[in-house]
Amino acid sequence: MIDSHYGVVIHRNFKPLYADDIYAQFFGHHTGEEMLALDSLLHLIAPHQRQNAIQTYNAIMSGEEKPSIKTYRNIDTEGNEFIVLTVDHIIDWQGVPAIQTTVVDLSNHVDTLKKLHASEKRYRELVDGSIQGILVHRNFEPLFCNQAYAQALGFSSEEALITNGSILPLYDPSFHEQAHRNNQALLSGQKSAIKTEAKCYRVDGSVVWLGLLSRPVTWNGECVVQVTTMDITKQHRLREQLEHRANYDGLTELINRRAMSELLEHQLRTHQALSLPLCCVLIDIDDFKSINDQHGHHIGDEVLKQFAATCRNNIRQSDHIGRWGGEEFVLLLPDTSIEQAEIIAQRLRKDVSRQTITTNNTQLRFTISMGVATLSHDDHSVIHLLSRADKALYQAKHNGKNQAVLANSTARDC
Ligand SMILES: Nc1nc2c(ncn2[C@@H]2O[C@H](COP(=O)(O)OP(=O)(O)OP(=O)(O)O)[C@@H](O)[C@H]2O)c(=O)[nH]1
Repeated sequence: MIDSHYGVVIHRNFKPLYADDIYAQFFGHHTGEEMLALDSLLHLIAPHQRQNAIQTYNAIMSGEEKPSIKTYRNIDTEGNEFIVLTVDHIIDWQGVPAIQTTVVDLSNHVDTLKKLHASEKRYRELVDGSIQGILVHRNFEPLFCNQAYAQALGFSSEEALITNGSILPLYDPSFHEQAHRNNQALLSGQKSAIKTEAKCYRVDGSVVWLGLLSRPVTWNGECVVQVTTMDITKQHRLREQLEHRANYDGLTELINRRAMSELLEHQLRTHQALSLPLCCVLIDIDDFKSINDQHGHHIGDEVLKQFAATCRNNIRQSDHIGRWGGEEFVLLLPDTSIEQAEIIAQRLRKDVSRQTITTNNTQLRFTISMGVATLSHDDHSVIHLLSRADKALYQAKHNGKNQAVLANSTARDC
């Protein structure tokens, strides 16, 4: 709808016969009466359109042309130009034909359109120049994207991406369910914005991590979703590295004491709640100091790495091995009875004792001692479980090393 007033004027050969006040006010006059003093309405029309106005008048009066809608540039009393829309009708005025013109002031409308175009242009420039990717989609069917979004996913142009029926195949399948849920929440008005991160694949198959901010927007009168994206691949890798460093031992690549402590606490709670057996094996490499002293620290490191690899090969997927510190390790065996734990410990002990590590001049062998403890209902903390395993390990060392001792039991050597 055009938000404008309309005025009415009746004229014959542009000599005004009647004008209402609204028409008069378009031109800076106060009343229609004042307009009647004008010789010709033609002076109100921009000079380059006057000829056209005369031709139209003659054609309508002679019946050659049917009255139709025209736009004119008019001039007010102060010389300001403004745009009007006119509709002419032939009427009978005091027995003689005359033209009745209804005039609508379009200035506001044209101004609004101009401002809209200017703001659309500015928006387009902002979107094109944005380093953030912008995508508009209808249930994942791309409707619009900017260059930054297309480039982040390895497309040569925005058009190349838009022609895809769905953007979902560009996102890792693990994200799809969440994407559908978020889309629904935004379109239903349940949420006004959703921030998330997603693993995506570029056209060449390489991985890119995107930070996404999704909002519902109106697009050609329809409610759709606009996503603003930022390439966070570097930050994501850094975070993964930091998380890895915080939880893993750099030398052996086994989980570290911090991560193992958390795991122990968690496993203790779940196994006690479900009355399931849980065993903990504390392992110490025998005479490690003399390995270092005789062969050098780097060979000592090699022994630690090889031991870690042997452990990984010996345990089930559900078991956990971690470096507790120095040459001490914790093996955590969920859902395992003490009898089964002893079998596993002895198997590992034998495997280790059979291995050789080749140094520059000689072949090196090493052994391990172990303390095996099982979770009791009275264990309120892992400290109790670990302390029993530690006592058993001490016993194993005391009894001559290269053996596994069950907590509160006698040493058993194979
Ligand atoms: N190469 C190397 N040595 C380490 C590392 N961490 C701790 N050690 C050394 O491991 C040795 C442990 O020695 P001790 O605690 O005396 O134990 P041990 O010689 O194994 O004697 P037992 O436990 O009685 O068999 C120390 O000399 C530590 O410096 C490491 O990451 N790399």
